Amino acid sequence: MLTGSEMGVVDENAEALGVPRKQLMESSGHAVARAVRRLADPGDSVTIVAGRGNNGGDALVTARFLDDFDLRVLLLGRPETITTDISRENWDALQRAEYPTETVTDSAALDLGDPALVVDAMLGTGIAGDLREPEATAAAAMNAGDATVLSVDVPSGLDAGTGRLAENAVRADHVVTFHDTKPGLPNLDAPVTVADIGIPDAAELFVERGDLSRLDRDPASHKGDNGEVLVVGGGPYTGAPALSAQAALRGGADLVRVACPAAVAREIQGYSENLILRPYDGDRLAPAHVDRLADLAASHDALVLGPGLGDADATLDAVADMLSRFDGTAVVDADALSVVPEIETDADLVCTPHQGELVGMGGETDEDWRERMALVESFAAEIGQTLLVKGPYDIVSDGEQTRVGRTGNPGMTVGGTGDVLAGVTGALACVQTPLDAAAIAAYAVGSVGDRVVEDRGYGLVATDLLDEIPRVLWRRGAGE
Ligand SMILES: NC(=O)C1=CN([C@@H]2O[C@H](COP(=O)(O)OP(=O)(O)OC[C@H]3O[C@@H](n4cnc5c(N)ncnc54)[C@H](O)[C@@H]3O)[C@@H](O)[C@H]2O)[C@H](O)CC1
Ligand SMILES: [K+]
Repeated sequence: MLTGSEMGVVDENAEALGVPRKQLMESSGHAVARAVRRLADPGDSVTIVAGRGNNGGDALVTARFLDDFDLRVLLLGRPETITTDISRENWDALQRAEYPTETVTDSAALDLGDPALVVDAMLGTGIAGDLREPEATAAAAMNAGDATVLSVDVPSGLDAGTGRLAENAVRADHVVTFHDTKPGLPNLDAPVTVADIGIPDAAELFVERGDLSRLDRDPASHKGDNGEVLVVGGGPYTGAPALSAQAALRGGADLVRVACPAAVAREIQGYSENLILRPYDGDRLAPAHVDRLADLAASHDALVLGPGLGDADATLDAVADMLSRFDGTAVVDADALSVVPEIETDADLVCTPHQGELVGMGGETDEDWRERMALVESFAAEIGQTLLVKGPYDIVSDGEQTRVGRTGNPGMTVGGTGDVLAGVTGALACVQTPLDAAAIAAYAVGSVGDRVVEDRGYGLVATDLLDEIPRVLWRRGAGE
């Protein structure tokens, strides 16, 4: 089952893989024509009612496969108002080939006639709310008439995000939906055919730029709405927590606090005035600090635990205690990873090991990425947490769903890139599922590394990545 917006992700990923939407539209239109042939006979009267979006575009393709039917094609609205290029191209093709097209600009003038079959291609996954005019009148005419109603993708009026069927929606007799079923379709009193439109499985497996469309930033949001991240790190090292925290800010979090030993707080603050420091006594994390840190963590949307903590026994005891008490979302990196298999926790963890650390946790790896994928998936299921296993192919799995990020390059084997990844994952985990957060972060940080290396060559350092993160992650959100 895919919602309309998840379908949008898959669709854009397919495009990134070289299968553009216009090709998918051709497959969709053809699939609808095949359904028409099952429900009606050559020579029968068929009326296509097309909306101005891509749902309508699908049915404009269908027309070209129905030359042996008695065909009418109605466009609801003026051709100039068709919303997408690919739909307009299909409309123009019907004009040049002199298909019997009509435009309906006034719903009062709509005359559906008495065809054997009506193709409802008014609205698909782009709808919001009850049907407006002229779609509402057209739906009422379809519902009142005797014609068999074949809906394209969803009955017009079904919200493919929520599954809600509008009061004035089309009552479909049959539905041809694309690639996968959609919310609400199983509740309809009509048979639903799922048509394969040639989207490769890779569009759902590989993380591609379509996944970035999962990100949005509410224009009405206030400080804090986009996430508050607590980084617990530092002690033996100071650069790692500073990198994670700065990366969390670049990843879109509103507020990032760093809890670290007082002995290194000034040093960490010195790296960036954007960070808020929450020092605790001493020079490394120890069990005595956990009470305070657990309270602090509970008031954040995500915790990043591990960067620069070191592996002193007392520190790892504190990490274990901290994770056992925590019930929010935590990104666990570096030395803290070794503790995860030993603890019980209600928290949702995103563990970010490289392959060596994975083995240290008790997982297995393999040279072949497909084998590795299977191993990571089963280990994630075993520990009941999300894993992001770093490598030339980043494997992300929550034990049920698995994604693969293919961005990144050998320049990124340098120290500190993992801290950046943990920080971005923490920021995204405030507003996304753990799996999506990890997948998008892996893809984005790898892409950032690719941009830097393309620009300047190898020899990148982790701080090079920070400034470039927004360009990959957030450009679209800023309207570009
Ligand atoms: N892989 C895919 O997902 C593919 C999907 N295809 C088809 O494309 C549609 C979705 O197309 P889209 O252009 O995004 O949206 P719609 O055609 O559904 O509608 C947009 C159109 O509707 C107007 N609108 C919104 N709400 C209402 C309302 N309540 N009343 C009236 N009008 C409304 C809005 O303003 C827009 O103008 C998908 O369903 C598939 O059929 C591709 O063809 C192939 C790949
Ligand atoms: K429809």
